Amino acid sequence: DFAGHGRAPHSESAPSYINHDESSVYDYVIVGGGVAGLVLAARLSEDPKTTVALFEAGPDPQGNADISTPFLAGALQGSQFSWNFTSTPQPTLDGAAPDLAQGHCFGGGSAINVMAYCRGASSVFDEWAEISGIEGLRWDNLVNDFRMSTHLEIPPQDPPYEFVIDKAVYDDGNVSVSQERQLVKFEPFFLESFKDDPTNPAKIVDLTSGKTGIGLQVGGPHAIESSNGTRSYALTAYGFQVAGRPNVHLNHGTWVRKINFKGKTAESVTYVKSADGSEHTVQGKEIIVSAGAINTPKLLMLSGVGPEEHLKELKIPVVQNSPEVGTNLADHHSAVVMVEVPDEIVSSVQLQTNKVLAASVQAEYQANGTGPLSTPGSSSFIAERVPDDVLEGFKKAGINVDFHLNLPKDRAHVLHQYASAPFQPDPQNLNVVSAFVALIQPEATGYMRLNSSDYRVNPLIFSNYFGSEGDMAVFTYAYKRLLSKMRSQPIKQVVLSEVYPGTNTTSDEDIKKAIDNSARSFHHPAGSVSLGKALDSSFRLKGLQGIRVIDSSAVPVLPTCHLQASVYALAEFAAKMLKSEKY
Ligand SMILES: Cc1cc2nc3c(=O)[nH]c(=O)nc-3n(C[C@H](O)[C@H](O)[C@H](O)COP(=O)(O)OP(=O)(O)OC[C@H]3O[C@@H](n4cnc5c(N)ncnc54)[C@H](O)[C@@H]3O)c2cc1C
Repeated sequence: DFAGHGRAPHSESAPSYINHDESSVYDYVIVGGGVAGLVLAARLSEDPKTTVALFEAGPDPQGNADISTPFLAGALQGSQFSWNFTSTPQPTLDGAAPDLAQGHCFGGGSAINVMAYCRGASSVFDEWAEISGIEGLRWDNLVNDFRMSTHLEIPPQDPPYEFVIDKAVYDDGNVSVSQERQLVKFEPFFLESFKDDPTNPAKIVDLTSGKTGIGLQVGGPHAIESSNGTRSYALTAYGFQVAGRPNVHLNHGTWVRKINFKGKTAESVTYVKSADGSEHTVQGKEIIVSAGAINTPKLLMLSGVGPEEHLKELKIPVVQNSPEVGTNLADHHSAVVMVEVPDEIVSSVQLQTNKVLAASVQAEYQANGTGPLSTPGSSSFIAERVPDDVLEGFKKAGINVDFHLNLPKDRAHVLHQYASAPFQPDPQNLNVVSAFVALIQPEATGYMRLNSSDYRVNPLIFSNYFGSEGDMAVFTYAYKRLLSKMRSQPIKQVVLSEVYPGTNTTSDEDIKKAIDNSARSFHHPAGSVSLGKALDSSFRLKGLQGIRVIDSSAVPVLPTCHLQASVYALAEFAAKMLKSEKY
């Protein structure tokens, strides 16, 4: 198995992790060492008088080559580094129940994600401000937090492809964001077919600049160190920063099972050590929950904060009836077209089956930090707005697409991307690329609930794939468009056969089946403890003291592309807010 043999080309410098001191009352206790948790731990501990203890349920992935080598990202879902959740059977997918992996180690999602770095339409952040009542979340201000969290790396020789990037929206912040040295060989064909489209031609733009959320983003950027081709993620970018600070304690293998309240005030958390199953309680003047969009509402409900009826059913004593905890769960949902490609396009299958190629690719990576292993296997994508006349056509046919028609004009509806890996079962083990399209401004949201009062049991995730008639119409249109692209020039030049769904899939009925059977999460769940709903304008849970939620759960509306950039910025913003407060 190739995935097991990768090795990082350069060693990473390690912080010293110190176990927390049980007798202390920390200024901040942070639950979750993912994107938001590590940003907060690093920023809040900049003041040596502020004490911080962070508890991460998963392991420390430091030095693990599967994490640091960008091309191996796909193998991380289902591993010890992920929470392997599944949606409940989806009525809109004829009962299919897609997986929903989430990061489970220091770095959280940023340790297992595919590293795409995108910010998308600026109007989304203006809407965040309107919903939350926090003026500072407007793009014009939040861009400072995007800047603060990133620095941009362009390879020494300008890359041999056309791209646009606005250096002014980057600074010397923590995460290394870089352009690829070269494109994957499939990519020019994929891009051309959208660029030269007669009905809806796409322009090459910078989807990180805030100027638009629509267009072709070419060659990255990715959260990758361009000097050595390794993943740049919350652990390396923020976690390592706290090394040597005596006022901050980062703990791993510590699964928080409950937040403890006195009346309406959160006082401490109880965690279970994975090493020996022992339980410990640690006190904080302020508890910050940063456990991600599924685990944050889960932990709140386990602790008695959630919809009262639901908590009573499970005999969990109610601390606060918070009906909005667990609701408004949004995600980007997608479906797949998988094609067989010629040998010169390096896919994950090829690296597993062709030992000679695998050895040479590995040698290049170890020597220089370059080559296929230094990339996530695809580096460009297309964010498209469905043309108004198509939407008007739906409307005339009696389908309600008002939400989609009325979205601000800088927002895309769908995003086309691909991965150099099989996203559908392939018994023949062919050299395949999986193209997919995701609905990126869904109208419908879902919700999550507990399945048990036992903290070890996975929650019920009612994702609500393509859950309004408008969402389904827009998504089906986009999937058909992707299918037709994959079946015509210029992509056809690099397609040997269509493995999924197969060229005999042409009728509406068969296309719907193809969507049902390949529907998957883009892994951007958000909004389940949303600002403006469950949270007030200080990130506090309404009706409670001493507890805030700062992570993807707080995101009120999904951005028009990948989520991590927005969570880094949101956490930077929140850290500034907390640091300026006296409590
Ligand atoms: C497979 C995958 C691919 C993705 N691809 C991309 C991409 O290419 N580009 C992009 O921009 N975004 C991508 N994302 C999304 C992005 O990584 C997430 O949006 C982001 O990590 C969310 O940050 P967060 O801080 O909210 O939560 P997370 O980063 O998920 O962190 C939450 C942390 O809390 C820990 N935790 C949970 N419960 C407990 C508990 N009870 N006690 C202690 N610790 C707990 C978890 O183990 C985890 O480490 C992807 C995500 C996944 C999972």
